[in-house]
Amino acid sequence: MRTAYRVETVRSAEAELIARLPEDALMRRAAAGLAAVCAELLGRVYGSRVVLLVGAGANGGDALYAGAALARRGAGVHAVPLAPGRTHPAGLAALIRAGGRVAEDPFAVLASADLVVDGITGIGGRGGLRPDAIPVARAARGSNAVIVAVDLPSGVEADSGEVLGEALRADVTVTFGVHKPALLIDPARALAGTVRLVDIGLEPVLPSVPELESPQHHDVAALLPEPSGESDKYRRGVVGVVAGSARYPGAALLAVAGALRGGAGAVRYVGHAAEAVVARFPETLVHAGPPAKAGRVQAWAVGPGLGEDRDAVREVLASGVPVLVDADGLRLLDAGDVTRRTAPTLLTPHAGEAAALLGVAREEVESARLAAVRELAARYGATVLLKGSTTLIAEPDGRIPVRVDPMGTPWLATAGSGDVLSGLAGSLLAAGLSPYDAATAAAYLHGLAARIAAAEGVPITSSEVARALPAAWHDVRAVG
Ligand SMILES: NC(=O)C1=CN([C@@H]2O[C@H](COP(=O)(O)OP(=O)(O)OC[C@H]3O[C@@H](n4cnc5c(N)ncnc54)[C@H](OP(=O)(O)O)[C@@H]3O)[C@@H](O)[C@H]2O)[C@@H](O)CC1
Ligand SMILES: Nc1ncnc2c1ncn2[C@@H]1O[C@H](COP(=O)(O)OP(=O)(O)O)[C@@H](O)[C@H]1O
Ligand SMILES: [K+]
Repeated sequence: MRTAYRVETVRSAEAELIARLPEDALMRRAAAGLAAVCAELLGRVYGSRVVLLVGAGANGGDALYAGAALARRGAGVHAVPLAPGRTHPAGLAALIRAGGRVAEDPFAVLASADLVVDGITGIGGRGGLRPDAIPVARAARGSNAVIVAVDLPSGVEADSGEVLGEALRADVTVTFGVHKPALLIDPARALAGTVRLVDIGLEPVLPSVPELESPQHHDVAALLPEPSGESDKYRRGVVGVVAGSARYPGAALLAVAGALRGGAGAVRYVGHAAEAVVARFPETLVHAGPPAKAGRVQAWAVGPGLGEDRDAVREVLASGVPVLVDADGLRLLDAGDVTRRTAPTLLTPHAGEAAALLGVAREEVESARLAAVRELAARYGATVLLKGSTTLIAEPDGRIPVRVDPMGTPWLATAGSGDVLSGLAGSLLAAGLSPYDAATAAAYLHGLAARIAAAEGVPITSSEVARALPAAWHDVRAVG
């Protein structure tokens, strides 16, 4: 798992290390790593033009020390202090000793820069760029220079990924010790560019439980169910899919398509589209409903394209097996029916559905996704997978790390792809995964399938995402 830690945790780990090391040792490590990445990006350091945007804190100090290292290798380095009088004194002295200078005209040096180091704010920044930093940041972005953010793009909220105002979009972010939540969660993530992690010796002093974790191929491979010699279709799990309506018959087909490729031994479809489902997928068991009369299942997925069938949602939530609720199911559910459950529940809203469940505006969810997913999970006592540009998965117990899906791709923003995801995650639930793991594996496979389907750079449909799921399993298994 890739992990991310909150500022408070990073600071106490840093303090522990600083107590054992000579003064400035940590900052020098950070700056050396930063300078190495800048040199790599410049290709030829000698004769290159580098501008340092320097804030009042240690983030500016990192930029100054890295600038000094580049100046020693022959770069022309100019510092632009944004809080004159509060510039890191030792860093500034090091830069001057190495032949760097303080810019007389920031806009002139920015106009001809090859590389800009953004050291305005790091983990100490709050509330977006301040007014005096904004014209300089805009000039940097408007130049042809490569922009390298120090630790974080300046102007983002490190712990939440929120952007409360303006921030400076980077091409590359060099982060120290460990990822911060803002590097994994939109909207901040989108401003970080490529993230490079520099080891400053922090890992051994960090707590074992991070704020966020983001799975990789081998983590997902370890979660996927595998049939054994004793397996039969019932032991592998039967997933019940309650989806589709006269108005949205396609949702039933897409949810079943996802469910058939999720590892359960059988898919039992319940609803109005039974005929269309068997015609397209003859391996499906079908029933007209209601769900309670449809036969045994090990998990239910209810909601995609369901229309107004509130009774079906209520009936499924009254069952004693794991239940996934998506789409119309989220609109129709009664909160008490969820909080009363003893078997696990997985809710899979997009930002609009999450906003309705929380009683807030959609923008509020989109700008503060981490807070929204945690709040939903706590309030409903359920695992919540919040879909969108960054998909997040939270458990009701707030001490458990929120998982961030790294595989999402904007190609998934196509009608019906959420239906495929519900079927797939429901199937993994039926196969015995916990809602937390089923959601994690489903989001990952779903994103990877979309990437595979869109490999040629052509638009994809949700049916194609479902068809690429076996290739995604194969890919994950092959590496994991
Ligand atoms: N600790 C360590 O050992 C190591 C730390 N390291 C580095 O230190 C960084 C953290 O340094 P930090 O704590 O000094 O905070 P930092 O991010 O520089 O910014 C705070 C300053 O900015 C100001 N400011 C705040 N908001 C602002 C805004 N919106 N717009 C403009 N200004 C704003 C605020 O000023 P004030 O509010 O007082 O006016 C304050 O002075 C960390 O990210 C990493 O790069 C590495 O070297 C590894 C070792
Ligand atoms: N910009 C984006 N980047 C990455 N993934 C996205 C983006 N927009 C949507 N998605 C993904 O696409 C899927 C859409 O699901 P949903 O909103 O339920 O749509 P639908 O109801 O049409 O099926 C989700 O898996 C979501 O995470
Ligand atoms: K920065």
